[in-house]
Amino acid sequence: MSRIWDISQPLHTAVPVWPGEPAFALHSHAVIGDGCPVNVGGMFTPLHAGTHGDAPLHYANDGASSADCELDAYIGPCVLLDVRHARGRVEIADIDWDAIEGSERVLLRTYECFPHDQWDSDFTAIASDVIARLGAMGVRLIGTDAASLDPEQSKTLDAHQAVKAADMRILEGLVLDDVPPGRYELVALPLRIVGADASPVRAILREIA
Ligand SMILES: N[C@@H](CC(=O)c1ccccc1NC=O)C(=O)O
Ligand SMILES: [Zn+2]
Ligand SMILES: [Zn+2]
Repeated sequence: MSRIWDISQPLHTAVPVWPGEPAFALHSHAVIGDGCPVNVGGMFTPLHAGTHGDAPLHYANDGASSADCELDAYIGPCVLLDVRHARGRVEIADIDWDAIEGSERVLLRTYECFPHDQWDSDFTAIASDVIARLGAMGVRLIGTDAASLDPEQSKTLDAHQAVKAADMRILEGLVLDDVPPGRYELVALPLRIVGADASPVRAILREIA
């Protein structure tokens, strides 16, 4: 059996969310007992909480929602690169471009240790020319352990706009601490949420035999 790495954040009431977003919440609608045979819950989650995929609708009013995204970008061979040496923003010079050759999905590890317990406003963004070069190489999906491709305070969202121009897909909030750089099979399917600009995903990497 080939090894599986779960690269998803646990979702719970204290999961760090984008400043101003409401917290994740889990509700109990029924509990076993007094003639009730089941426990039944419900949840509220910001669509960008935890490990998630942005839909094109997030950065373009005419973009596809999570329910309408083609799924093939989110499942298939990928390459994981360690770019912890990047400072502030992943630049062209920070990437081993030869290691990407031929891969349609690229995941970048920017954290030494993923910040599970507190929001990190200073996460490492990705320069838009890096996205543009990836798109020109045929990369269809960019994933990062950071909360966003662009800096928290960005109003122009240059990296997201470069993703739009290349019709790429995005995964954010991946947890990559335990995974060695290399090539894997990625599975990280967005939920079929009609009208959603993002969706939680259960992201995994599987060793390629
Ligand atoms: N993960 C999201 C973060 C994001 O853009 C965001 C999420 C909630 C509220 C505001 C956001 N962006 C800018 O104001 C993203 O980068 O796509
Ligand atoms: Zn997002
Ligand atoms: Zn994003």
